[in-house]
Formats: sequence, structure tokens, C-alpha cells
Amino acid sequence: MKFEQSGEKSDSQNILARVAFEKNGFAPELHHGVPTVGVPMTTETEPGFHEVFAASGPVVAGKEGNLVYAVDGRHLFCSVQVSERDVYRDAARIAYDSAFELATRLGYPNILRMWNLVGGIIDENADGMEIYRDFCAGRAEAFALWAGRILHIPAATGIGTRGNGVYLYFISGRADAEVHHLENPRQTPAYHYPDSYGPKAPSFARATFTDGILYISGTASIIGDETVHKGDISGQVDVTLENIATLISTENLGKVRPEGGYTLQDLDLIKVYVSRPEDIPFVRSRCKEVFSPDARVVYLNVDICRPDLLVEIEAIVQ
Ligand SMILES: C=C(O[C@@H]1C=C(C(=O)O)C=C[C@H]1O)C(=O)O
Repeated sequence: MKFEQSGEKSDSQNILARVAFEKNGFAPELHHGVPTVGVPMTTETEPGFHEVFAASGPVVAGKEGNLVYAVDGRHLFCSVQVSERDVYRDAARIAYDSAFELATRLGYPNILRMWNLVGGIIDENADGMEIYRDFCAGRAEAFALWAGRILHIPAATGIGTRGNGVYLYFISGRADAEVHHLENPRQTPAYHYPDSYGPKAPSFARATFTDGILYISGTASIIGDETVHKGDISGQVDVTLENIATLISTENLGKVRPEGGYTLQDLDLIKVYVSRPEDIPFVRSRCKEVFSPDARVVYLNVDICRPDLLVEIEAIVQ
């Protein structure tokens, strides 16, 4: 599995799936036989881009109900959209339930990385519950239903969009793939967050390491389970970067990667989510100082899963 980002569509044969980051978004579909989903994440002034998941072998793509997917013998890509609604819990559970059913039936029960793009993430649903909490409840119920058959809880991102409804996509691997899910010693595992953050804790690991690729979950200015440096973008960027540095350090990643850990200079395909547009220039200049000049970095102005979080960063090392 390899990832690429580009400003244009490349119509290569070896594509497992494509995610178009754009202004409006569209439900997953097969586009010239390639699963393609459009996520409403950019603004008028930001250029859109595509993220391409390269295939490791001959691709078979399909559509089942709302699910659009492709397999290549080693990986499954699957995407589903949940349209805007009053309450998301049941629809989120059903979307994940059907995706997990497909993943296990096709023989790819090892979820490696998930993205959950949640419109109105910090707004209230019709019952007065924050939509992120509402969504997390349904997702947690699906993981509980599939415990033991869906093998682990993987690295993930749960972030706002500039549109409505929820866009989900994930990649998963074969049952026998060697997969390590990592936690961060500075942070409470998200699946153990107390219920003050919602009726069911978020279902994700801090990172997944498999097949020489490290997927780093969306990471923010959280120590233990608490947001730190509220209202202070500079403090939040520093803690976010320190959290990632610790997560990928030899002391942590070295437990599962014999060659040891990484540093921030190794990150690539970095997504920097910034909730206040006026903070973007500052965040951009800090990131320039710490990331490699060769790293591909995009900045997206969207809400983050807690109203007090100003910045969040995800990345891949491959
Ligand atoms: C920032 C956090 O969580 C965010 C929400 C996630 C989710 O719900 O899938 C995953 C990672 C982050 O995007 C956090 O809790 O540290």
C-alpha cells in the first residue's frame, strides 16, 4: 500500500481507491471502476487535491448497498456516506456494521486505518447531544458487535468537514497480516476516555504500524484525557507535536519496530486541521520549522472533535 497526493487526477491502472478533497463532496461511487469519494474539506481559496491509495495487485471493485469498495488481494478499501440526519447513532452503527460484514466476508478483517469525516462535528443533534458524541456511540456499538471478528481497533481520524453528513472510509488487511496498534504514554487510550466526553468512548488507537507503514491518528493538544492550552494556538501546536514525537519515538514505536522509532522529520502526507482560519499562517510557519521540506503537508480549515481544540495533525511514515 502506498499513498500519493496530487492536484490532478492520474488515471493509472494501479489504483485501489481515490479520495477527492474538494469544496462540495460527493457520495462514494465507482469512477471508471475506481472507488472514489469526494469529501467537503476545502474552501474557495484552497486548492483541492486527491489522495490515491495504490494497489498491490489486480483490483476488483464493487458496490453493495451504500458501500463502495475495492480489494487487491492484500487490502480492502471501503467507503460509505451517512446522509445528514437528526441523530446519527443508529445510522453510524448500521454503516459500520455493513462495512464490517463486508470486510470479514471478503477476508479483510484487520482494519488498519479509518477516517471519519463528520459534518457539524461540534454542533448539537436534534436531541441536544454533540454530533461527535452521537456518532461515537454508534461506532462503538458496531465495534462491540464485531469484537473478535473485526480484529482490533485501528488508527483513525474523527474530524469536522465543511459539509453535512458523515463520510467514512477505511483500509483493512488480511487476518494474517502483522499489525501493531500503538497507544501514547502521554495520553489516555481514547477507548478509555471517561463518560464525561460522551456515552461511549471513541473507538481508535493512536497509531497503527504494519508492513513498514506507520499510520499516525489525528493527534491534538490532549494530555491524559484533557485538552491543554485552551485558547492558545502556540501551546496547542507544541503539545500536539510533542505528543506525536513521543508516539513515534524509539521508546514507544521501538517496542514493535526492530529498527527503532522516527522523528517529526520522517512524517509525510501530513494533514493539519486548524479550526480558526486566522491561525493558519502561524501553524504553517511552525510546521515549516519542524517537518521535512520534502514532506507533503496540507492545511484544512475544519472543526475538531472538541470545541476547545484549535489544531490537530495526522501523518503517515512510509
Ligand atoms: C483528537 C482526538 O480524537 C480525534 C477523533 C478520532 C476519532 O474519533 O476517530 C480520532 C483521532 C482524532 O481525529 C483525541 O481524542 O485525541
